[in-house]
Amino acid sequence: MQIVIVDDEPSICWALGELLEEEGYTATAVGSAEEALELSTTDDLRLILLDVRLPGIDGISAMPLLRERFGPVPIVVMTAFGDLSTAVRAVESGATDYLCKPLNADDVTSLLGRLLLKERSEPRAATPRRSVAPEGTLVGQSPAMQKVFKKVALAAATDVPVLITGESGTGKELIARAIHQHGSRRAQPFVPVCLPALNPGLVEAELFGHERGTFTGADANRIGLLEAASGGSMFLDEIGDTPLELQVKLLRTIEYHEVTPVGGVRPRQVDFRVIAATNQPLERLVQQGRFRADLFYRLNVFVIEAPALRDRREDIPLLCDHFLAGIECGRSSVVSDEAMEELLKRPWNGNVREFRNAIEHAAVLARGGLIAAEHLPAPSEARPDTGDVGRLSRCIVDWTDEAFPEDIDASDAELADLYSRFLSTVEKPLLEATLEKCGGNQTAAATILGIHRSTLRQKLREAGLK
Ligand SMILES: Nc1ncnc2c1ncn2[C@@H]1O[C@H](COP(=O)(O)OP(=O)(O)OP(=O)(O)O)[C@@H](O)[C@H]1O
Repeated sequence: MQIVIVDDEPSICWALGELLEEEGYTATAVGSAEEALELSTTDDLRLILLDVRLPGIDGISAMPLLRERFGPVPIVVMTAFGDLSTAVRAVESGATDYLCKPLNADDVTSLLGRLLLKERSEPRAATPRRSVAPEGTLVGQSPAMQKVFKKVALAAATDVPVLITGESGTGKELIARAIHQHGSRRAQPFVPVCLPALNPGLVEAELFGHERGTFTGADANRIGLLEAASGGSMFLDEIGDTPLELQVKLLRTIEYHEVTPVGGVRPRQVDFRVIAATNQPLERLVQQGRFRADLFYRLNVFVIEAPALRDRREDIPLLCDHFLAGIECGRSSVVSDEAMEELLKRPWNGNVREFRNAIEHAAVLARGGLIAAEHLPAPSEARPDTGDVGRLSRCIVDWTDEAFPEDIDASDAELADLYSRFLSTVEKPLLEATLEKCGGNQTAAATILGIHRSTLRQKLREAGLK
């Protein structure tokens, strides 16, 4: 099986060649697109690895020529930039995938495995590069953000519904805007709407529009937000909190591409792309009957997960430059090592939104000078619903759901033991795990648990534990 490498850096050709030979492929390296086009065609050609920056024709422009020459063989673009616009250009020009330089052996083998149906291996690592992008740009060079860029590029090339998940402040709206801006609807409106934030009495009129005279103050026909988005993209933020009756109507609109204004009888055609976002797991809301399964399946077509800032700390210096460049007094600011150390270790439970506020706050206090750790505001107390505590809380909610009889009669005294049932359920694994951690030493376990040794013994007896 042959793979052609097109790169003008001999060291990359050599390293890739070695790797590919080790994986059992035959590698042919050339230094330019022109040379690649001159290679004789072979039935055994399985893949072309193509650098973007080349002497002569650049990689992206060479892609249609290579396609013409070699047919539908997968082309993987290698880029030293790893930014969204290169990713989008590569996908638009028909690249099957792309790899970021500096190349990582695991990334290459994993990609080969995926494209050529061989075994997979885990991906990893890209080198951070500090630069300042325009306001509203999705900033990040971490592996987690590279995944997001790639998915944005793929989503932008289609018109399917996209569901963006992630904690509050992780940039879900920015991701939605990026999909719209890089898609074919970019010249049409991007209409963001946060349904739970709308006045409940007026939400339907806001969304679907209304006919004149339908209610007090409706003195003219008015189109709703869904119609305003026609031709463009509708961004439905916090979709998980949408009231059930509105979910039915939204689904109808999405499925049949039509809206009927409040007080109207005749549906009108609309054509918008749906991008929804949620910071709650919709599957759980479906299980709890708080979200319609049919709407969930309609939206859950292409999912993009926005990573929490704590999971991509390597982007912090870049984000810092980005937000400082966005405010006048930040342009001359310099972040001290000690402040950067603090920025790198905070939990950022409010994610990029909290980070941005902290940087802007500090720049104002430092008045364009050196930003010290004491210029940073106190970290937010709010904890996201993730990690151990979040997982535990979710388990408790699920346990309660199951333990709660559907047709409960609050006056039924026999059922009034939920609290003690819960305690006896959680107590046993807690005692067992603590004892195990203490190597079976009951005195040590009682100390860690903060209870008396004799209480522990009694509880162990009751729980049937020796
Ligand atoms: N990757 C990023 N690069 C640059 N700015 C970002 C990034 N992610 C988030 N931001 C900024 O952080 C703030 C919050 O972003 P955004 O509103 O998109 O988050 P969200 O996930 O939609 O939040 P919520 O769930 O609360 O609606 C905005 O000011 C946005 O510009």
